[in-house]
Parts: sequence; structure tokens; C-alpha cells
Amino acid sequence: MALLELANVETAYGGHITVLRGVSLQVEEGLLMVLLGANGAGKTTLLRTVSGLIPDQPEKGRIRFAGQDVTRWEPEAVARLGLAHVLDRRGVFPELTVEENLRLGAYARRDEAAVRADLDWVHGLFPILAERRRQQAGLLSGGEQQMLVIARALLGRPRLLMLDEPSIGLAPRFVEQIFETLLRIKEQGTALLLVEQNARLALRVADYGYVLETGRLVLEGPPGELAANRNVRELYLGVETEASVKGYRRYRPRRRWA
Ligand SMILES: Nc1ncnc2c1ncn2[C@@H]1O[C@H](COP(=O)(O)OP(=O)(O)OP(=O)(O)O)[C@@H](O)[C@H]1O
Repeated sequence: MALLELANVETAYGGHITVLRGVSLQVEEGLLMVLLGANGAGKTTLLRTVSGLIPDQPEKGRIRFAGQDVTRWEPEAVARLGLAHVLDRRGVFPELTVEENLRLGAYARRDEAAVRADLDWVHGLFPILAERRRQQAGLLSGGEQQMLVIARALLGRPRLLMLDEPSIGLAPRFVEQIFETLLRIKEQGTALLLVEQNARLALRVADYGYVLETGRLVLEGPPGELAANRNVRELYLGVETEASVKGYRRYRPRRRWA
């Protein structure tokens, strides 16, 4: 059984703005899955629906996580089952030190020795957080704050880590480092669901990918297959194909992409 499973999920804001239209997808234990899609496709809405951040949603469909039906659960309850949702780097507490921020990720844990071992592990993943442990988190750069929110989520020992555009606004060296770290997190057995605009990089690290278009999944497959798809190449990888040169860019699939 998949770690996370969405079946025909429909989410609407305010009861009438339908954003997700019958989305079914799976995240397998220990794999890195990527969700691609244009601006406004509904990627963030999908993550927020899973983690319970949109009250009374999904309107239709079921969500199963870690063997339980978590449809319309409160965020805290889903988190207790092992789901971590990294929203964005503005989630750091700027007045607290880096170490205090990290420890907040482990606030529910009573296994102090294991927490210390996990702190060592995340310091190994992001050495800058060890160097700056006594510094106020608000003084970190944007890229370092992104590392801090990911590291803090890891201290809760999640089974699934969901990340919403971790590369946005970051200098290339931080982006490379964060993606490299995602692979190391996966090696430790944590599954990942990554929403990412940088399709080239995302497809390089992912085990499997989904493409969302106006609230519907239009394509899925291993990264090699997605990267070879004409529409993915044109719309997400910026590759001009013969068809796009002939004005195919306006093409929007109504059904599964060929
Ligand atoms: N709180 C809200 N109330 C009403 N509509 C919303 C709300 N949040 C998002 N939407 C709408 O839902 C649609 C999907 O938004 P969402 O943020 O999920 O897309 P996205 O794929 O993550 O886009 P982006 O890549 O631009 O972040 C958009 O049309 C957006 O305007």
C-alpha cells in the first residue's frame, strides 16, 4: 500500500472556486515524487489539502496516509501520523536562535538522546546551521533559512516530507545544495513530495513525477519518460520542438498527453 494516496480529490475555496478536479495520485514509501504544473495549476492547494490546512476540504474524494483515512483531518492530527509540510522559509522564528528553531521541530519528542543524534544528522546535512547555532535565525540568508525550515521539519522524524518550491528565489549554489540534500534525506528512508517550478532539476532527482494542469493530472511517469514528453519539454523544460516552432505552444491537452 502506498504511504500517501489521493483518490478523486476535489478541493474548492469558499465552497465554489473548484481548484482540484478529481486528482488521484500515490506517494510510495521512501521515494521522491515531484509534482509539476504551471502557475495556478493547484499544486500548493494539493499539498494544503493533504496536510489539512484548508478547512472542510476536500469536498470530494479520499486521502489515505500511513494506513489511515485522513480526509478532512486537522493539520496537527495528520502531522502526528508523520506528515511534515514545509510551507516556506518565512516560517522561521527570527528572534529565536537557529538551535531553538531546530528544537521546536522536536517539541513533541521525549527521546532526548535520539533528538541529539538527529540534531547531529541535520547539522551534517546543513553544516551552516551548526556554525550559526547560537545566532538569531532572522540573521540567516534566504537560502540558509530555507535549510533551517527543512531541517526543523526533519527533527519531527516525518515519514513524508512535503516541500513547496524550496528553490524559489535562491541563488544557484543554494538550490544545488538543497536538491543534493533531498536525496540524502530520501536515503534515510523519508519519502518526499516536491512541488517545483525548476522542472529540469526536479526531474533529475525524482523517482516519479506527476503533471498538474488546471486542477487535473494530465501526465505521470518516471522522470526519463516525462522529460521525453513533447509537452513537458516545451512547457516546463523550455525546449523548442518542431511542433512548437509551428505554433504548437497554444496546445493544451484535454486528455492524457500522448
Ligand atoms: N485562499 C484562496 N481562495 C481562493 N482561491 C485561491 C486561494 N488560494 C489559491 N486560490 C486559487 O487557486 C488556484 C490554484 O492556486 P495554487 O496556489 O494552488 O496553484 P499553484 O499551482 O501552486 O500555483 P503557483 O505555482 O503559482 O504557486 C489559483 O487560481 C488561485 O488563485
